[in-house]
Amino acid sequence: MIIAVDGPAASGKGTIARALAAHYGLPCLDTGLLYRAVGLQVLRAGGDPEKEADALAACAFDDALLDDRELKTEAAGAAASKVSAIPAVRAALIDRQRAFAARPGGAVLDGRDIGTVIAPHADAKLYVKATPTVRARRRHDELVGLGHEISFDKVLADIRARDLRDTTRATAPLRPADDAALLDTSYMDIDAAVDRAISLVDAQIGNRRQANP
Ligand SMILES: Nc1ncnc2c1ncn2[C@@H]1O[C@H](COP(=O)(O)OP(=O)(O)OP(=O)(O)O)[C@@H](O)[C@H]1O
Ligand SMILES: Nc1ccn([C@@H]2O[C@H](COP(=O)(O)O)[C@@H](O)[C@H]2O)c(=O)n1
Repeated sequence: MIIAVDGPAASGKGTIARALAAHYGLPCLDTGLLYRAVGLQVLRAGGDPEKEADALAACAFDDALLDDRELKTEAAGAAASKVSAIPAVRAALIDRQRAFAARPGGAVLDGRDIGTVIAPHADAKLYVKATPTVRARRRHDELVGLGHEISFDKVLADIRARDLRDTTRATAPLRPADDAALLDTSYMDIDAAVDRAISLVDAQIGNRRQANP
């Protein structure tokens, strides 16, 4: 079973994807980490995340980078959003994501284009959203908890800038797949959001089984 979870920054899709993976006993891939790794590597090399040559040079990275704490910073997120708008970067990362989705037994993947590009054949698709203010509050709390010094206004501005870039880029823009179930977590705590996500996935799988007995 393949479960695709998409949505904008800090909507809670990663939290939901991990909970779904635990519930259904599946491996989970946070695809945003791959773009963050490329973005962070460009920054560390002193490059420009909007320059194709700099971004492409950073696409081959050591997997140890995926555990780097700096990946969680807003700077890495903003750089990820810039490199991810470059079609050649997306192409360089696609095989790894599709191979993960094709694991025997299935997988859960979260990102921006899982239901539309990486696994359009997924058995269940969720599009997780929340208002920009709610998302900025969650991300700000998270960053402060990790010891980062950053204002709420800066986090909100970064989220709005990232939303604009991610939804308007020409290649694989962020949007719900036509057959995705929408889950607005703005007024849900984590437990309520996870319960709702499991119900939505169960319903999609049930519908599929009825259609293809
Ligand atoms: N429903 C919720 N209520 C309150 N806090 C939440 C909720 N869902 C997630 N969070 C918290 O919000 C923060 C962002 O959540 P999460 O990392 O799951 O979002 P994301 O969409 O995967 O973000 P990213 O864009 O970085 O991939 C985390 O600190 C998480 O614990
Ligand atoms: N499938 C994906 C996943 C991520 N991106 C881009 O990476 C940025 C960081 O992702 P997070 O999920 O960690 O916030 C994000 O803003 C996207 O620009 C992507 O394009 N496709």
